[in-house]
Formats: sequence, structure tokens, C-alpha cells
Amino acid sequence: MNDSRKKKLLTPELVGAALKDSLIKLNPVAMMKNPVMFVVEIGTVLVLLMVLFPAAFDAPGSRGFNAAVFFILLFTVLFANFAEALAEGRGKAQADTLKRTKTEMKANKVTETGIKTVLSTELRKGDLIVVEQGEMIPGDGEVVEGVASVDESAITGESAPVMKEAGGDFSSVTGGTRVVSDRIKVRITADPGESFIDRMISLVEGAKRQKTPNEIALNTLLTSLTLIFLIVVVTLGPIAGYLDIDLEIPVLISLLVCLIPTTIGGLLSAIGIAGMDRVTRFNVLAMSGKAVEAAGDINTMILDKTGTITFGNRMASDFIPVGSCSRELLPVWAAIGSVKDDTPEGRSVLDYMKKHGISYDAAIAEGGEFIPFQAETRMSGIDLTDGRKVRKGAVDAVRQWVQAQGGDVPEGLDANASAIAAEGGTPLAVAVDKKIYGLIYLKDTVKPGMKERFDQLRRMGIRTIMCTGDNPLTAATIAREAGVDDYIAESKPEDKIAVIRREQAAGKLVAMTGDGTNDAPALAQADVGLAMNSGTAAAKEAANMIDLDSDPSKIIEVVAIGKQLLMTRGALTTFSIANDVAKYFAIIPAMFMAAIPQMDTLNVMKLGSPLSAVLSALVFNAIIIPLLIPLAMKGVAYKPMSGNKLLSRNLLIYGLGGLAAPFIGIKLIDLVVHVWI
Ligand SMILES: Nc1ncnc2c1ncn2[C@@H]1O[C@H](COP(=O)(O)OP(=O)(O)OP(=O)(O)O)[C@@H](O)[C@H]1O
Ligand SMILES: [K+]
Ligand SMILES: [Mg+2]
Repeated sequence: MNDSRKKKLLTPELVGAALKDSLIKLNPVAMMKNPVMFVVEIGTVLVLLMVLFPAAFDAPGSRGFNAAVFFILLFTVLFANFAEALAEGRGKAQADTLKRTKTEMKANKVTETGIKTVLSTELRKGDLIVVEQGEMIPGDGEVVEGVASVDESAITGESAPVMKEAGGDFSSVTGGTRVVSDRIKVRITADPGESFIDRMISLVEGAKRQKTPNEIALNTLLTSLTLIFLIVVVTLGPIAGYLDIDLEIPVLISLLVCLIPTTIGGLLSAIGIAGMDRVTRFNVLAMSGKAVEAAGDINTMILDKTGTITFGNRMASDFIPVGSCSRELLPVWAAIGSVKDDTPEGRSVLDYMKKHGISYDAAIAEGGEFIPFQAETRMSGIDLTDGRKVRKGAVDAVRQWVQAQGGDVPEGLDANASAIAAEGGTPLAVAVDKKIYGLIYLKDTVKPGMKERFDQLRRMGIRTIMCTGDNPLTAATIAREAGVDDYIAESKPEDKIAVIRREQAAGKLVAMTGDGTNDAPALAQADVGLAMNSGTAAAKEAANMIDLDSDPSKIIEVVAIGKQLLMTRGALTTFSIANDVAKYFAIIPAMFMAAIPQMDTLNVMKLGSPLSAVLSALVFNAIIIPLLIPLAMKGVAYKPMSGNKLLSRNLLIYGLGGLAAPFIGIKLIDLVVHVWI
């Protein structure tokens, strides 16, 4: 998949398929979706009828000229179709590659009577399966038991295997990937036909591609312009008749086609498709073009800390006893409080014990009531059968829990917690009933290169806010180290949504990246929600983009592509309309010159003859479309700078360029055409 994604823009196969598709797209039913080009198609058919049956028309004019007009018009439509077909082609090719990886697989389904081998297509949401080392994971799901390394290259193109484990934010697995070591039990989360690969196929195929609100608005504008020029040209006939000038229908049709915005009309959908495709080539799946466009206008970005800005494997790296607790006792209670905690943090406590050969009596925990970690309480633990309650969690949460029972806070707790936090670590307090025993030092590191990436975002005019459930001191340290603009500590899932809503209420567009189930509501609320592929199924479901490489800083590229998409569309619209204005000056004087000699002052271009003027303008109008296909596909050049600067620069280049290009182009074409007629 990744290989095909990075393929060159043009291959002979892609061009061949696009040529064929351009003919198929001539079907008027399909053409009607693009009103500008549909008008050109109707004109083409009319002129063809005049070439074939001149006797049926009042003033058909010269047959040779009409035939020339017919061919140029036909190519105008074909060029526009070709642009769209070419943009769609890469996605179709990718979809074919994906479909080939989607073969039927065997699955080991867990049933009441034991493990049964079934076909992957028989699996339904909620089914439990077991996947052994070397086997393909037969469907999307969440690991409910075990840890395994999984080769996800089929979807991400990345050959290094990734760890998947029950409980945490790294529990979701994708059908079609392979377990390279160990064995996991997986609960299936998607019915057949609704899997991640299925969604990916329909995405790259563009099967569900819908016009974005921006595209619809632009289309309405282009259609209105077309309608206005249609009225102008239709009324021109009688006016010319009154002045005793014969304007034949093919000449009027040519004039109309030159005046209506065919350049942008022909390239509009190619620009949108190519923008989506550029996002895909960065290994990001965008669920809609709307999401990509929204990314181009983002003002604020919300990121969570653990796993996004840091690596996210918060591991117990040290134990710091406080008060009268001994160095030996603290890890034991921490471990007893973690025996059933299958979050990465909880498991890391048990790993520490194993690694350092510290033994403890796990039997104490037997029969106890496990208290799972919750983002709301920020604690986890166990209520033992003898009545003792063990808790570990965020320092202030545990402190409050102890104080509520009338317990005291030992000296040194805060100082030690602050010391851990100041290093960017997360301190977890451990308590049994009324007594706090000490701290677990959870270590995590900031991913490299974060500072540069946030600098880049700042230059694009985007403010970054880190939202974390962690304490204010740890949050401040990591925020400083990573270089975010602002941070919010001790935030619960609803706080993230509140921040997003607050920004949105101030008229800002908000992007959010996340991977956890607790991020899902915020991902859904944000204008651009980018979920990590490593994240939970809930997060991926809620988001409108998924990063296959699970690199949250990738949002920077997505924003750049979104901006580039909006700019490309704006630039080509400006160019197209400026072009049409210039064509007006080429054709109108030439058409009326014979009858109104004063028109000659307007005839700045001094074209060979009225007929060669019309043909030259029409040829220019047609060939500008294929000439601009590379720009439409690649997008205009983008550098991080303020929106206003970019806008004025583009207006200058594409507005003035659009005015000048036809004068030069039409004059050159006329020099050649004039020789023939
Ligand atoms: N397994 C656990 N048991 C007890 N407490 C935990 C556990 N995991 C985390 N905590 C505590 O709860 C706090 C909130 O954790 P959580 O994972 O919800 O943060 P978050 O909202 O996802 O933010 P971020 O991912 O940005 O750090 C942590 O800072 C830590 O103090
Ligand atoms: K035009
Ligand atoms: Mg988290």
C-alpha cells in the first residue's frame, strides 16, 4: 500500500486508464454535475449537428470553420474529463492493491465448546478470537488478553512491528495485519464489509467522495457566471443583427465557451481529489474532503500529552517512600494495588518487581475487589478481603482520598512529587487506608523534534494547547520542553471538550489529536480530529482522520496540505476569471470590427482575421486546461507564512498572470492559425 501510495504522479498505465475514462465521462448524465462543462458539451453537440446537417439550419456558416470549432470544443470537454480521471486514477490503483490484500482468512473463534476454525467472513462484532504467532489477524478488534508484536506493514507500509496489548491505548488491531510474536485474544469490533480496510478502499476509490461546502459554493458561483454569459451571448445575436452583422451560431457558441470559467470548471474536482490524495500519500486517511479543507483553516490545535507529545510508555522507574514507610514495603503495596491493573502504567509496576527480583505475596490480593483506573478518579487499586483498601494514583487524588478518611499527609510527599514532576515524570502516590506510603516515579520522554514542529505551527499562525490529565508541574515541564503555547493540567475528558467548544465559540477552527477512548468525544467535537492508528477503536471511530504512522505531529503536514488545497483552488479561480476577461478583448473587437470601425481602438491584439481570432481564443481556452493539470494535481507552492501575505502574493501572480497569459498565448496561436484561414 505504502509503495503504491508513493508512486509517481504519472505512469503510462494511469494515463492510459485516464484517457479511456475521459471518453466514458462524456456521458451527459455524469456531465450534468459540472454545469460549466455541461454547457460546453451542449455547444459541442450543436456545432456537430451544424457540421453534419448544415441544411437544417438558417445560417450555418462555413463548414470547415464549424468542423474546427467542433473539434476544439470536444477537446475542451475531454481535457477537463482527463484532469478528473487522472486525479481519480491513483486512488483506484491503490484500492486495487488493497483489495488484493483482503483475502479470505481462517479465524480461531472462541466458542463455549473450545476453539473452532471459521472463515474471517463469518466473524461478527463481539466475537472472541485467538491469534497465534505467525497468523494473520482476521478482522478489526481490540486485544482483550495478552501482548503481541504485530506487523502492520499491509496498511502502514512500516515494516517494524508494533506492540499491541490489552487495556491501554494500544489495544486496537486491524484485520489483514500479522502477529509476529506471542499470542493474543481479540474481541472483534467490526462486521464484515465495515472493516478498516473496507473503509480505506472506499476512501481511496473516492466512492463516497462528496463535494465539500466550499466546492459547492464555488460551483454555484461558476454556474451563475455561466448563466450570466449565456444571457449576454444569446442577446448578442439580435443586437448584432440590428447592426447588420451576421454572427453565426458556432461563433456565438465559441464566444460563450471563451467567456465562461471553463479553466476552473474543468479543474475544480481534480484539485479536490488530488488534495485528498496528497493527504493519503502522507499515510493519513481523511474521511472527507471537508476535513482536509478544515485543516487548511485551523487556528488552534489541542494535543494530549501522554503518547502524543511524549512516547507514552509511562513506566515505573523508581519508588520513593515517604514518612515511616520503608524502601522495601512501598513497591510491595504498589504491586498489590496493581495486580489486576492492566493499563501500561499498572503493568509496568509488576514488570519492575520482576526485573528487580522483588517478591511479594500476591495471594493477599486474591478475592479482593479490583478498582479499575478511571480518568475521572485518577486512581486505581483494590479492596482486600480483610477490609484494607489499597489505592495508587495522581498525588492530589490520593491525598484527598486519605484525608477524607481522616488520615494525614506525610512530610516529604509534596517535595518528592514536585521533584519527579519537575523532571517531566508522573508521580503516583500509593496509599493503604489512612496512610500514604510513597511515590511511584513514572518516566516518560518527549519525542524528538517536537519543538521545531511547534515552531513551524506558530509560523503558520496556529496556537497549540496541550491538555493532560497529569498534575500541573509535570504538565508545565513537558509543555516547556516540547514548546507548546499553552497547557491545561488535571484535565478530565469533558475538560478537553470544553476547551474545544470555548475556542470554537470564539470563531476558531480547532484540530485535535488523540489516541485514547477518553479522547473520543473531543475528537468528534473538533473540526479536525486526527486519531492515531495505534489508538483505540473508539478514538478512530470518532475522528475524521487517522494517521497510519501514529505520529501526531503529522497534523502539521495535513494543515499544510489543506492550506495548499484552498490556495490552489483560489489561485486557479483567479487565473481562470482573469483569463476570461482577457479573452473578451481578443474576440469582441475582432467580431465587430467590420461593422464598427471605431472598435479598432479596442483591437489591441491585432489578430489576423475575425475568424482566426475566434479560433485562436478557443484553442487557447482548451489547451490551458491540460497545461494547468500538473499545478492542479501538485498544488501551488506553499511556505508557512501569514494568510494575508499569501493571499496578496497569489492575487498578484495568478491574477496578473491570468490577464497576461491569453494576450501572449492567443497572439502566438493566431500567428499559426491565420496562415490556414
Ligand atoms: N493505572 C493508573 N492507576 C492509577 N493512576 C493512574 C493510572 N494511570 C494514570 N494515572 C493517573 O491519572 C492521571 C490521568 O491519567 P490519564 O491517562 O487519564 O491522562 P490523560 O487525560 O490521558 O492525559 P495525557 O494522556 O495527556 O497524560 C495521570 O496523570 C496519573 O496521575
Ligand atoms: K473560458
Ligand atoms: Mg492519555
